[in-house]
Amino acid sequence: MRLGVAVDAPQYAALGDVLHYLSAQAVPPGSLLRVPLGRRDTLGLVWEQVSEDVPQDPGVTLRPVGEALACLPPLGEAWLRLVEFTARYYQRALGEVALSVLPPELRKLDDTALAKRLARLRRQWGLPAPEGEAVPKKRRRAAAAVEAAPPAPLPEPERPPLMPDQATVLEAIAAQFAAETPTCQLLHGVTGSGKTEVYLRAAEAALAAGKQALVLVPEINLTPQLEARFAERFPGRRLVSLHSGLTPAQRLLNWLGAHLGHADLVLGTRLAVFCPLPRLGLIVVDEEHDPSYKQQDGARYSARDLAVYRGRLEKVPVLLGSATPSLESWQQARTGRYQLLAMPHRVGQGELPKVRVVDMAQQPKPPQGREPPPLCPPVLAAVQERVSRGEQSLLFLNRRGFAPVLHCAACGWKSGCPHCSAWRVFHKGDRTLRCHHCGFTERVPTACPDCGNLDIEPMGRGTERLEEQMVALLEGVQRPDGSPARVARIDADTTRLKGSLEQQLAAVHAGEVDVLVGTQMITKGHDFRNVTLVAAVNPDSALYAADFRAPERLFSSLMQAAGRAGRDAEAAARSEMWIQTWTPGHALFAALRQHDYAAFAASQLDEREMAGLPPFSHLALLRAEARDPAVAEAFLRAARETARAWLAEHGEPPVMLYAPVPPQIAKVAGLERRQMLLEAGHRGALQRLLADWVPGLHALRAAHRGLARWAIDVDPLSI
Ligand SMILES: Nc1ncnc2c1ncn2[C@@H]1O[C@H](COP(=O)(O)OP(=O)(O)OP(=O)(O)O)[C@@H](O)[C@H]1O
Ligand SMILES: [Zn+2]
Repeated sequence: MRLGVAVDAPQYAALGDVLHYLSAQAVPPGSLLRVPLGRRDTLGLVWEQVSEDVPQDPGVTLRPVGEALACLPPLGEAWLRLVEFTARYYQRALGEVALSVLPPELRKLDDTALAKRLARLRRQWGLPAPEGEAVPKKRRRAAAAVEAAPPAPLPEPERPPLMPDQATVLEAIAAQFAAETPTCQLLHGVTGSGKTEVYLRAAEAALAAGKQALVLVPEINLTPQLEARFAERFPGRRLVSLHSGLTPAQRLLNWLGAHLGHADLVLGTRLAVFCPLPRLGLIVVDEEHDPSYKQQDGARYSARDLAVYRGRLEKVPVLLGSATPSLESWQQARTGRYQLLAMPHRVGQGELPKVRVVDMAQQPKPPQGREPPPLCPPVLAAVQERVSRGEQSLLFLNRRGFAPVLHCAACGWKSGCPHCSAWRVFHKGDRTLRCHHCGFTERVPTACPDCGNLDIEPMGRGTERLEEQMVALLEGVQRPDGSPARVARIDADTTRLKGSLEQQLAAVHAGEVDVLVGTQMITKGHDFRNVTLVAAVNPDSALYAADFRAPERLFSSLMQAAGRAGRDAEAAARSEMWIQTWTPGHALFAALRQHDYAAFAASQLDEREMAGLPPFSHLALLRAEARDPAVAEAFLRAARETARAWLAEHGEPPVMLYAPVPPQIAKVAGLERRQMLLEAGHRGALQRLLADWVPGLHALRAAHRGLARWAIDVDPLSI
């Protein structure tokens, strides 16, 4: 019989989504097997058994399939539908999506090797071997013991009594568990309102009903605390994590545990949305607004959106949670498509920090030719006060390195990247100039490369410099026990080594740091108990970014940052969030002062509606890259023509096809980038165009020699 098999080979995409092979016996869809592909042998996923009625192309000789991974139960129908939807919606080949979301290790294993991994999993978890499998003698007794023992009662976890907000919200969640077709719920809980406890209880309910729970988080190592809390809460249950930081072998084991139904709870990053779960009963998406839910290459899927889709497909409750929901989700709640659950109070009735906006224009000017200090006098005084009281401060600056650019005052030279349209950042620690876009790194020159001037100067400030300046500014300031203030920094540079982020966060939790300098990383989700001051050192830079989501992002990151302060109810009343800005009158800061997410969201949504931007329209971005910008542009223009022709022929509701333009950073790693935006009032209209148009672009590409890459991004996060 013939099998339709999905393989990961984009170059065969033009042949259709699945390739046909011969098989001596029926193999159910969702099974994995090896198949020959050209001169290679590759992993394939059985998609369908080809019906006898489909005529076979007489010119083609079908090849037989290779060995099946027979010890692995087939991936279920729901999983196949999710993958199919992802491929169609994000315009990628079926096989590419299917194979890219499976653990990479599977590609390397034959059936015997996989059986060994399964045996290892059973041993680790004390599971009996399946019927008919030979068990080594010394282990046979242990396995028998596992089988014979009556299921031990699960130890009772310790859990705090619920706050009133939590209790109300959990009742609404329980109603979804009982519903035939559950409605997606958006949990809008202010920072420190105890959303994690809600997730824990919801997961508990799913597990008690014999189901599996899937909990998605933006970046797992950012919140090691969370994993520990889940593990603690479910003693005796099997919890696995799934993220790219695992070794390939561990990732496979965890995935197998979930797929075989042994794991009760899966905690993972965006890729975990594709984890097969035969007993799925709940999906939680924590910090649902977080941009890292969007994959930035290959199939550029949004794991948050796919979680919602998966919930509908499998009829399980989906809970999206955030203190600052994405405007897309907020709008869904406003129109009643999602149910809004609110937790407007902090646990223990703690207050949110007082937001103080400092007008930088009113601050003393530095002497001629000198750079202003990183913190203006009132903010510095507030930090010093915290140190002397033994409380912690967070200084948030979203720019790493020492200085964003080096500059020669004599000739005007600046540290540009030769391969990108961007400056190279000065990193003082290892004395390098580094491009944050292409990675090009050189030792910092001792003199200006253009004129030989020895006085090249850093311009502006990154976290590395802020840390150095804070050490100097806090000299002589004493902690309550008379010891000096301790300054630390957390950003991508200090946390490159495995485990180092966990270690540095632990030091903050343990009170070994008085002033923590850092990027976005320090503002996300951490439950710091002793922080009473957060300062945004230079938030204005984000305000003027070209992207239409810039205000939403900035508001969200400032509100999340503020949320790290005063989490201990006792200290909440003297907690502050300071903002240094040149535009204190901006509406965004006014809403932030009131902690009024809803007001900010309403004003942003009004603006978006007037401008016809998401969520009131639907976007796709076609990107092209080439050494010669004219080639990238010509490709996009030709693509635009074919889209125009398609629209004219099909009489669809209009899809706006914008002219190709360079993105904000036009050149990266020697390639010029151009992009073309498509915008439609209806998702369906855009999808119908994409479905017919994108496949033709593969052929169009051939006519544009010198084109390095092209890609389509559906629902792009930044444009
Ligand atoms: N019912 C409860 N009783 C006592 N303490 C609680 C309760 N629920 C939560 N907490 C505690 O309140 C603190 C804040 O909770 P949590 O970290 O879940 O907040 P959050 O809503 O996720 O905030 P953020 O959005 O800032 O991450 C935690 O220390 C948590 O242990
Ligand atoms: Zn570069």
